[in-house]
Amino acid sequence: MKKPPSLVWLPADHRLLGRDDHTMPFLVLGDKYARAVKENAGAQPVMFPLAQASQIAELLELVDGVMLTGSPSNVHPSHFNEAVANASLPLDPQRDALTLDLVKACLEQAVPLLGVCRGFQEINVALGGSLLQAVQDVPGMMDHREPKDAPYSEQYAPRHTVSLVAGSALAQWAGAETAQVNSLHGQGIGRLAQGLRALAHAPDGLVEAFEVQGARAFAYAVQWHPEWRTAENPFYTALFQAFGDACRARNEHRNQQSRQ
Ligand SMILES: N[C@@H](CCC(=O)NCCCC(=O)O)C(=O)O
Repeated sequence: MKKPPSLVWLPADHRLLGRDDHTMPFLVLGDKYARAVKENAGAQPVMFPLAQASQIAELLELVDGVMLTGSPSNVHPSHFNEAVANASLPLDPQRDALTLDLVKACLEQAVPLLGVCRGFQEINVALGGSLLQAVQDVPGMMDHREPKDAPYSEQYAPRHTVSLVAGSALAQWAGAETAQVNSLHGQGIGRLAQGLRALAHAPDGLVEAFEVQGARAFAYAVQWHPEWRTAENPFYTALFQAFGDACRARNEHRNQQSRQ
């Protein structure tokens, strides 16, 4: 019998699409995230449209990994006890209501977890950390946002160096202790949550990657976008392959349990 593929849950964004006076709600998932899971992690991306936090435990029994993607929307600052600093920036409270609980459930149930950009920020906030709402407004910090009017090839081009902790998984995947990464974010790590170990820093000291200490399964997150043209970047490829390996290990375990 053919082995069932590893399934990776990618929670969607909630967006109103259409013209200003005629919008409708849509559930949105970036193609590049799903493609990186399929082509570089070797797993099947899945969505659970309209999944509620109350369903997380049962839905996690159906999957082998979770990837929290990037998004133009910000994590609502109320989750780290702040007021919204810039009301013009998009939010996605419905996504927050699912993903912040999903992070904790993945760790409790040892489900491989990969966070990217907003997903990286969600994990930090879910575990009790905080965010800088506008990194560029903090004295001494760089502007980590992308050139909005530039072509996507430029927006996702390598933007700055990150220093990687020697001997860490990130350094192993990069094959070095520094790497060039893209940068498309206005928020950033303020207070790193307890239990997270910073694995990469930008030149201005901003935390750009972490692992969940003591996690029983893969639990890593990065502020940059390894899903962008992954196959062209050995570092990004190694990251997704490691995530895929972790998902396949859980898939094997799930299949063995279902055969008992
Ligand atoms: N809104 C947050 C997170 C930024 C982020 O995820 N950017 C990527 C958006 C487009 C994409 O999905 O590639 C912040 O500004 O920090």
